[in-house]
Amino acid sequence: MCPAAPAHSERVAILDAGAQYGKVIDRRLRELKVECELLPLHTSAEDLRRDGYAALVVSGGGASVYADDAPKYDPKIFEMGLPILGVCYGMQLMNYSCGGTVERGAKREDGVFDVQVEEGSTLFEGLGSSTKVLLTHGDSVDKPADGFRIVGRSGQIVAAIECAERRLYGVQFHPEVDLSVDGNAILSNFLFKVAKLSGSYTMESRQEAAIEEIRATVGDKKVLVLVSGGVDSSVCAALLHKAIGPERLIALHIDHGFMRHEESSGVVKALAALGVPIDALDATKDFAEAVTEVNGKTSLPLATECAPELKRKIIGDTFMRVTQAMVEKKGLKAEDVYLAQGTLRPDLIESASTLVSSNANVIKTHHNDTQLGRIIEPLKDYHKDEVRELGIELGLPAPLVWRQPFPGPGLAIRTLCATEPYLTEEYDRSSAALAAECARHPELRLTSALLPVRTGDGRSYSYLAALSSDAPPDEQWEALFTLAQEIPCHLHDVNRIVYVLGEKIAAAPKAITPTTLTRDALDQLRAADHIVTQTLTKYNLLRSLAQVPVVLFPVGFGVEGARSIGIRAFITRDFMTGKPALPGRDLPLEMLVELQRRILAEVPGIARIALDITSKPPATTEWE
Ligand SMILES: Nc1ncnc2c1ncn2[C@@H]1O[C@H](COP(=O)(O)OP(=O)(O)OP(=O)(O)O)[C@@H](O)[C@H]1O
Repeated sequence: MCPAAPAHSERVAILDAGAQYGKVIDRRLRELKVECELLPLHTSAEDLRRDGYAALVVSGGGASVYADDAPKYDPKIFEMGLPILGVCYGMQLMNYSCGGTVERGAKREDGVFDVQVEEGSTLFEGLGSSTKVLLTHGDSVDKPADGFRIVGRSGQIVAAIECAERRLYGVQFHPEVDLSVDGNAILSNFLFKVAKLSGSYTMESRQEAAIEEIRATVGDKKVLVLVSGGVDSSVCAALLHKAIGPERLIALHIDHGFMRHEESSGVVKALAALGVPIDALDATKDFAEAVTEVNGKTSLPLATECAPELKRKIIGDTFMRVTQAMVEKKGLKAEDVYLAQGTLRPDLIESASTLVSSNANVIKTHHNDTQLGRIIEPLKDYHKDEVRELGIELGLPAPLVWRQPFPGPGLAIRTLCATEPYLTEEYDRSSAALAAECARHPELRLTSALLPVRTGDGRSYSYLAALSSDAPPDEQWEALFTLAQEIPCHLHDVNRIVYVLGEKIAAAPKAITPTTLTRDALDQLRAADHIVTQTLTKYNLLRSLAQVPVVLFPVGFGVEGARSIGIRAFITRDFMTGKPALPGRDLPLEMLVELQRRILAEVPGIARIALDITSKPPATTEWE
């Protein structure tokens, strides 16, 4: 599965016992400039030896070593002579496999605890006699295996063991998480003092390795890279250019009409400045007129279609068709071309985790050939922030490198399309229930309105609820956020809540302004989005806020023909879950005032600005 490594390899294998923490260990090791791979726990000692790993980390996992369904592993891994760090379940497995015992559910510990550690253990060198760590476990080591000694305790519980002679170490806690304050020091001790690695996996060395790999894979063939205007594909193009030069690189950008302000021209300019020739195709009209077919039924043309899934499908289909036509026009045959994809490490890790649960389908999709040619993934070894670092090293401009993630279908899925208001039989009942929820917090002085539009995805596609009040909630945002958490739990047909800035909503709007992907609607959204980007840049918030989708929704709040803008300032590290940025803490209050003032003054036809105050879950990051 892994490419054979040279004999002097400094790679560490992280054997994933099924916990989310495996990914975090991967991240930490790379930060410590150590190359690592996340592999399923059942990887055999023979494979690990063949691939030349220098050390192993066995991760945490939810099972008990005695359970019938405990994840499979090869006991020989503990006899290979490699230095091993077992973390949580990994430590229990190491102890059990080497002949010790594990006590089931002795005493659960979940949270941050002080553990007493032995300073004489190489693992804890340089630390004091106690350290704060995250413990989250039920089982724990009872009798250490022969040759092991206890080097850490949390009360009566064994928190760390070692067999220094065999370079086997185990910790019950999680050194990889931020909550373990000396976690990095402990990992460093293992990597550099026990395993004697050098920590030479630097950005520079990785760039060289990536370039070598591209050259070796591609040979004298050509490479096609589709450049979206986002970070990953731009960095991918710049790296490929450095690896194979401009003659054999075909970089293609498609303007589908849903790009942000000057995004297409910006990416073309930035790459041209590096000498990367990029073909930009204006396919706005192709996209607007395109249709798709589902179950034998033809959709409306994209510019008039409202259903989110149909919009996405039309864009996906048209994207393939336009690209294919472009490739054919250039006389390129699939067998002569590699297609470069900006797949990042977390994408591959997701697949590897699926492998652990014996579902190998996903990883395969990464290696399938496509109609457009065989795939190479030059960034597969990088995390998002590392891609940004690489981009800067390659000479891409900071504003491009720091662009926020933007979905492929772009503004098309940030324009809530509807030609009719969404009003179900439950509308009145749900409106009353929403008002009752707000009335439970009289101190917030809220007025509520169930808006006649839907947001969300296939799992939950339902009403958008709006709250407003007479006075800005300056001190009350936190209470408002708590209420926004509660509302979807009690009202199952509401999945997103916004707070409408400015005066309170006079009456619940039951009408909408018909909106589809037409020029005027897209121009409104593009202009508002640009103001948001400028304002975030001014307040230096582009980096702390992971993603700030700006959305156009077809409600004029009583203003004939007007629409409104939703802003979802979203904080997340993992992009799986997240919470809205809190005004007054994460967003300066004066910035909100400025945003509102500018959008209303500069974008014609916008009635209100609404701040999305819902967490994920229940609300998705994007509105559709
Ligand atoms: N308008 C476009 N023109 C050309 N290629 C595109 C366009 N939109 C998307 N792509 C291609 O499809 C890939 C996946 O799109 P997606 O929006 O999911 O990007 P991503 O993985 O976030 O990467 P990026 O940061 O480069 O946008 C992009 O990396 C790019 O190769």
